Amino acid sequence: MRILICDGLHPQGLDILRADPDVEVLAPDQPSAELIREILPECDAMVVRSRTKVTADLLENAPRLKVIGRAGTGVDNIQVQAASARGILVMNTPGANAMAAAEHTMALMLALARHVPQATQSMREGRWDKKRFMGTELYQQTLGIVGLGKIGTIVADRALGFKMNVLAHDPHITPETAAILGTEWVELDKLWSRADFITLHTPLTAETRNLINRDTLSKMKKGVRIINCARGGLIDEEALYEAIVSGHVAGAALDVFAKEPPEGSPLLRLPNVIFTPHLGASSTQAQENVSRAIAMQILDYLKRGIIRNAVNFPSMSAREYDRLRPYMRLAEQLGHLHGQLSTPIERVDIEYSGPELQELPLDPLTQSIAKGLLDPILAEKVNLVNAPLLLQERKIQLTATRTTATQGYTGLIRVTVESKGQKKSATGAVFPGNEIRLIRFNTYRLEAELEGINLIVQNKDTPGVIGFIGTTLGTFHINIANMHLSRTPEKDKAVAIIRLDTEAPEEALNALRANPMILSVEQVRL
Ligand SMILES: NC(=O)C1=CN([C@@H]2O[C@H](COP(=O)(O)OP(=O)(O)OC[C@H]3O[C@@H](n4cnc5c(N)ncnc54)[C@H](O)[C@@H]3O)[C@@H](O)[C@H]2O)C=CC1
Ligand SMILES: O=C(O)C(=O)COP(=O)(O)O
Repeated sequence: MRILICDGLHPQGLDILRADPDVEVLAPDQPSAELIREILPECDAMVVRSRTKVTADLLENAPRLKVIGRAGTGVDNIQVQAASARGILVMNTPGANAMAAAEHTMALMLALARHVPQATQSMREGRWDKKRFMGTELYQQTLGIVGLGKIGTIVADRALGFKMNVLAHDPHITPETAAILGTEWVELDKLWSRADFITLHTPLTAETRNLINRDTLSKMKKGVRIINCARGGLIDEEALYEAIVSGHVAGAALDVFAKEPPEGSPLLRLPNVIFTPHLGASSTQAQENVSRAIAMQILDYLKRGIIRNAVNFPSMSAREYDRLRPYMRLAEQLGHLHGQLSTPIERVDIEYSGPELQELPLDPLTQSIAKGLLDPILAEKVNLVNAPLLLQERKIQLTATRTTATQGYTGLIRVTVESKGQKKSATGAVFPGNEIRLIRFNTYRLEAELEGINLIVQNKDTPGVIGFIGTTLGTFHINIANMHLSRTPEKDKAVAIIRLDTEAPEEALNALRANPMILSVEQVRL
């Protein structure tokens, strides 16, 4: 496995990757976009920070790429949807650099309040300018935090330590939770109008882009100070420039910029704006944390299939993964069975039941079913990441529900597929020893293994049919490995699921179909 390290990764993470005998690490120093484009087609994984832009165009020529690891938090430099469409997992390391970013925010807030960088510069120039650098205290000032996630929460705690009044706005956090953290949850307009300092801690999304703009700036208090340690795109930089020049905003501290580096930005000329070059995560501890975390996550995924901190797939712990694994195999095989029995698929209804499936996350199972369904149909690479998108593209409706019914099993998955107005259903269970079995096919009860080459033969329940099947297959030199029989409660129809040692040719299937007692013959490869 070849892993390309695009942006600087701390040696601790590199050592973890290099210690693995199955891994070759390519770590060119600050590789250009051209070099990345050249090497990527041969790589199974890539690791980035904020410098490298992972575009749809770049991913087009990355046939081996399975995972993009972001050694950090923000994934706005990665076109996640394009990665998902190609079945590439995108993972980050949430929280691993939150302390660094929060402390940097506090450093910038204090430096901004007391003009530390400007005073340093003036002393370097030989001056002793006490009057010019009169500052403001944080004590009893009001701080408005936009985004009360991992970083926002630490900033709130530190600001409370400075005895600031802390307002917070985060649509995904309740006022009660905000209050537990010692903050007052307010609507954005209130935050703009009441805060003396404003700090941003949201991801950059379509919703948060240009959160601070001419309109919102006009709602802020005169003399407000703004800190941005999240993403440059959260602020309309031109509007901020104007608001600072007009004196409405007293100052700003910026770690991040719409374009990095912000060459030619007029903000760089303003004396009351202070800067750092995207240093929020640049502490030794944070870089150790993110590099170790991403190295281990990538190895876990490439070597063991364990998915953690993926932004385009539900995450699961190693323990959950162990428990889910047989159900994921069962789910995929049920999908695989249906994918070969019904075409075109219009609708898929999934029912999860049994005590074990009450506790485990179900999305990985639903995604496994989707993968199983599409694998036999599509030429392109289908995996757990892109299967749901491919289902959507093909306009296949899917529902998944959880019920408490058990029918004596610890976990059951029932998949019903509708095609051309006809419904087929298959129910599977995990048996002790993690054996997976098909226990119900339409109305037939059975206990068939879900693997290998199988014939599914439906017939009228009359004597001699099974003998005929055996003899016919014998004439084609096809050996039967095992057979599961069942019939309807009315005893008029029966099904045989016959595991074969070798695939039956079309002539053999037609020879079986020629018998009027045989209603249908289908061959599936599981
Ligand atoms: N300057 C730097 O070096 C660093 C910058 N960052 C940036 O900081 C951001 C936040 O990081 P974390 O706190 O670790 O992430 P997080 O995911 O824990 O927190 C983000 C919070 O923003 C909230 N949010 C989302 N949309 C919102 C909206 N429209 N209005 C208000 N709140 C909204 C979410 O509910 C969540 O609570 C990252 O997305 C990244 O862009 C992160 C680390 C270092
Ligand atoms: O983790 C994040 O979101 C960051 O912005 C850190 O960026 P960096 O890895 O230092 O380029």
